[in-house]
Amino acid sequence: MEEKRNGLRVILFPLPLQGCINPMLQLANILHSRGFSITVIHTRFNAPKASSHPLFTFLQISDGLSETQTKDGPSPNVMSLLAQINVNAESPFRDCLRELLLESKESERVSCLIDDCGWLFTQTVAESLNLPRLVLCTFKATFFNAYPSLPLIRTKGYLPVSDSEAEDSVPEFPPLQKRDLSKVFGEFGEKLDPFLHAVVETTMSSSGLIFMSCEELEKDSLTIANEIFKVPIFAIGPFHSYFSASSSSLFTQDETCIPWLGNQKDKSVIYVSLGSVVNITETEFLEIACGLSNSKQPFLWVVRPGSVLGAKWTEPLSEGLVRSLEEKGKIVKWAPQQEVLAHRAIGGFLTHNGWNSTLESICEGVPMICLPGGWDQMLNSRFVSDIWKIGIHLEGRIDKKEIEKAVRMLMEENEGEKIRERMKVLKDEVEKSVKHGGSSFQSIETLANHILLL
Ligand SMILES: Cc1cn([C@H]2C[C@H](O)[C@@H](COP(=O)(O)OP(=O)(O)O[C@H]3O[C@H](CO)[C@@H](O)[C@H](O)[C@H]3O)O2)c(=O)[nH]c1=O
Ligand SMILES: C[C@@H](CO)CCNc1ncnc2nc[nH]c12
Repeated sequence: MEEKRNGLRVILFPLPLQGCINPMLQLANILHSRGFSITVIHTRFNAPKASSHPLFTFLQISDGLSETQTKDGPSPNVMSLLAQINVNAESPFRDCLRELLLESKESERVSCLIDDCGWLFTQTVAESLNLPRLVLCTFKATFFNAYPSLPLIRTKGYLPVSDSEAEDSVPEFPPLQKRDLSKVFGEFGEKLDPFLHAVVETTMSSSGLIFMSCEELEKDSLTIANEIFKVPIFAIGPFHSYFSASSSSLFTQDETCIPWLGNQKDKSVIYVSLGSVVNITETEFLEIACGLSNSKQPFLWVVRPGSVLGAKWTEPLSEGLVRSLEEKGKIVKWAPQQEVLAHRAIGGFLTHNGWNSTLESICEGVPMICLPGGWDQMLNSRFVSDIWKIGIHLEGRIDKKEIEKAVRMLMEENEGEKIRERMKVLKDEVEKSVKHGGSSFQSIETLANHILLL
């Protein structure tokens, strides 16, 4: 059934990463169901599949990246990719948006632009065309709130961290620990500062900030976000509770996962995935393989082609190891993650704690083993292990013994039972938030009204 249209069109512009495309297209669905028409502007790189979203209009712009930069090989380094694309896409984006506004009809006014907080030029472009802009942040609000102070934290002299201080919490940024800091900043150091500064400035000039989060997860951080950025905040909940992310998948999902899970016992399988950008070394890959194999627990493991440095896919595994892995587990290139996490056979998630994966796990009540790769993942994993206590942190030890121990502890032992109980409580709270009358559900209403009045 076609919902009632409200005569307004919203223009969306996702950052071309799987972890950002999914939320933006889910937001498109949410707004469409509230009567808004949707146009999605996107780069050629990581272009979403228009055919999976027949209700929306898609417009591709050039991003200046060459085929060789974006095809095959290891996934490009996210930070440098974002820096480059932020330069290359500006003028094609401006032309595209100007054209759209010229063409727009009286009967369907363009009401606003909503784009990712990671775009640096969109606020200026929107302002020059007199179009209000809203920002979508796909990080936990606690992490985004730290943007203004990250440069300061970097120069505080916490790095390098001595063993005795490793577990101290960072006073300016709890519950982050000092040992997390080097991986938050990666190799970029001060080169990040202008980027962070621009994101903060452009967000403060925007007409509002949308979080995929909710009061049940971070009420205080949402209040603080409002104080820092001084714009209206809309925490509309984990987006996938309203619309599945699977239609915006850039890769083909291996559907054999589901019948395979069907043959496994309830809560017996550990799902292993490090998301769409984290890469690991061959040594780390083999340690994970042996750890899983030695745990004797069934597992479903996503090994994204190109994610093991120096390898095309799983060829570093010896024949013997492949045979022992196949006894208990299944390796795929890309999984229907939301469906997998919702399956009765899944009992745990070994994750890099990207914000999407973390939320999807919470919503399905699946306890986690945390193996963050960097950036916001360092913070998300601290919340999972230290604050919500719904997971076990590997503390970066990609070691077969540690992995085997963590899997056993989570899936079998007493400690795991307590974690599962807390997970269930949090799941129920978040579930209430997205239902009729819940705080997230109400925020969608407020957001829709806000856009109507822009
Ligand atoms: C590997 C794999 C992933 N997925 C889906 C699940 C998630 O919705 C999405 C991945 O998003 P995330 O879990 O946030 O992870 P990732 O791709 O690393 O996301 C980036 O963007 C996130 C949001 O900004 C950040 O929190 C991460 O740190 C950043 O690296 O892709 C699948 O559906 N199937 C898969 O096999
Ligand atoms: C440091 C790496 C670790 O694998 C993640 C960086 N990820 C990201 N970095 C910057 N902006 C982003 N927007 C979404 N994800 C983002």
